[in-house]
Amino acid sequence: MEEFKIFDFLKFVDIIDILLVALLMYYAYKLVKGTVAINIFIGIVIIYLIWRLTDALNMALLSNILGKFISVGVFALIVVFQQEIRKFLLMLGSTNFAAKRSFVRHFKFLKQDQLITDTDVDAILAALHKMSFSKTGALIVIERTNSLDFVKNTGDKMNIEVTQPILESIFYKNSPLHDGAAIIEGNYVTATRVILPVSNDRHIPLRFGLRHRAAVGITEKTDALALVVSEETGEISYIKDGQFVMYDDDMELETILKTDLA
Ligand SMILES: Nc1ncnc2c1ncn2[C@@H]1O[C@H](COP(=O)(O)OP(=O)(O)OP(=O)(O)O)[C@@H](O)[C@H]1O
Repeated sequence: MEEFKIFDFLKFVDIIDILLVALLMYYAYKLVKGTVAINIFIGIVIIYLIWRLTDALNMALLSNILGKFISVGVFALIVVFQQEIRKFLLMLGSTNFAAKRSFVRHFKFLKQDQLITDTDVDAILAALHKMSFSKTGALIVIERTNSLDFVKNTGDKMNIEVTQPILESIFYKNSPLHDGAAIIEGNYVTATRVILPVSNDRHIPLRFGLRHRAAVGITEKTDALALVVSEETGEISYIKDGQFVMYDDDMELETILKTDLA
């Protein structure tokens, strides 16, 4: 009986172990996705495979050289992926699990059968539509569980409640605050003129410039949501997890946004 319990416990620990490795791999993938790091990783895998092959074919000299290279591989990895490891630790350290997205909220959502968000999504969407109409460029980043403190320092910190006029006046062309991104936490604009990390993803269509690349960049590195109004076309883009989210009409955008923030 006792043995059975220990066995059960081990199985449970194994499941947790696998889940944690999966989570780690997911974060690692998110970090290297679309960057040159993925090519370096492929290069390392190729060298490893050649080493195994030369070893199997008894090519002593080449196998020895590659073997030596692989044996210092861990240190080489730390040097080569220094940037990515830094970002990974930053991402891990800035995850705010106790934030708004608690289980209680999800329970509340199930019970009331409607999407509840702290953020005034309607005000944000109304401002976006106005700015879209007047072709006013805008970049809004909404924080979720990962803290955005590391980018907020690049801009001006503030604490203003989200309203349609406030958002419009921030991005108004002649406003001193219109450059860069505005960060929203809960229902407050907490920073403006923020400089975001720009994505190196080569799959982003060329018609998108730095504003869109910055939106992709921050959503690749954190779980934040980004909304962009193009100054050229007035088009509203919604970006999540480093990807442009497609939607058919304003209603659908509203539903997706509310679901992602609930
Ligand atoms: N790293 C960045 N972080 C935040 N904002 C940025 C960043 N880079 C550029 N921007 C903003 O984007 C504006 C210029 O965007 P650019 O014209 O290159 O982008 P775009 O994606 O083509 O957008 P649009 O369709 O509006 O022209 C800048 O004036 C600045 O406000």
